[in-house]
Amino acid sequence: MILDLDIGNTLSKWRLKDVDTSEIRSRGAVWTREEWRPGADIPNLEVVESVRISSVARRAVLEETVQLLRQRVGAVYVASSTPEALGVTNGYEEPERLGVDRWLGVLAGYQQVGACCAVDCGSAITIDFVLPGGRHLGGYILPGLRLMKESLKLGTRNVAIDPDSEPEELLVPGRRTVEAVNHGIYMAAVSAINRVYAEVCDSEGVALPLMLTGGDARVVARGLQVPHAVWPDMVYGGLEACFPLTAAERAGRMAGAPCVPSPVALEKIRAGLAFSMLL
Ligand SMILES: Nc1ncnc2c1ncn2[C@@H]1O[C@H](COP(=O)(O)OP(=O)(O)O)[C@@H](O)[C@H]1O
Ligand SMILES: CC(C)(COP(=O)(O)O)[C@@H](O)C(=O)NCCC(=O)O
Ligand SMILES: [K+]
Repeated sequence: MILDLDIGNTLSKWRLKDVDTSEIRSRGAVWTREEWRPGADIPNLEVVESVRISSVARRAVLEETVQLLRQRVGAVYVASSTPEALGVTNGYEEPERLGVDRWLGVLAGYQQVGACCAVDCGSAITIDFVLPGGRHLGGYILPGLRLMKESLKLGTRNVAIDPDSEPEELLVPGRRTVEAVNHGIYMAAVSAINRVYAEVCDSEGVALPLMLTGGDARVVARGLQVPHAVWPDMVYGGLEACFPLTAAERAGRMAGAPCVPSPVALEKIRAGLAFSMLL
């Protein structure tokens, strides 16, 4: 089995992938601040031959995790942001400073559809762009839904935005505090993504496919007007592309990669942008 680990600022996600069949056998998540100990929701390491890791947590968390795994598992691969990989050039002035989850998302997106916009709705919401030819432009970072709520001191899981609420409901004025906050931050996230997407497509002169990942991807995606795909395993896809271990991965196939709808024509994106500026 391959153990894939995606250590984010909020949750450490894992999945077990069968080396022979490329199937995902199990998955789970633990809070990033909690230690990995027997009994927690962690995979059985006895069956693991290799581990691939993406981590944006504190250095100490990664070091402890790697140390623990190296004692038990044959091969441990740790992803890092590099100036160039898989046909993509990193747009950061200091490429190693780009969050590795963003880098892996961009690499997975580029491998799946070529030029694209990759959005990761986790603790933070990140919006990254890669152009035809593989030039990553850099991107945008804003607080995620939960962080925005916490900054208003209403950050409990119990007032989370209902993933089944219709987007229209979320966009109307709230009539109770919790509702006003939920609708406000939802509006902030969705309108930022819509605007940034249109601005960059306009200025670069290209309509880009849009992909979303992260814990809040599904709920945020419901408010977006432009065609898009949700790809929960996008960061894992980057790990598969960087460290291919199965036959399918060596052939360039990433587990759970979605069919990404074609973007609308650039003229339509530009018209929408011009219209929103007029209002
Ligand atoms: N059951 C849940 N537990 C924690 N966060 C959740 C849950 N369901 C959705 N979320 C949302 O998902 C976000 C975490 O998403 P994730 O992509 O795992 O973040 P990160 O990679 O930063 O750890 C939280 O900030 C929260 O808004
Ligand atoms: C921006 C992030 C905090 C997002 O992390 P996440 O929400 O996935 O936990 C992470 O990608 C990170 O620590 N990046 C380093 C700074 C940068 O990308 O510029
Ligand atoms: K993120």
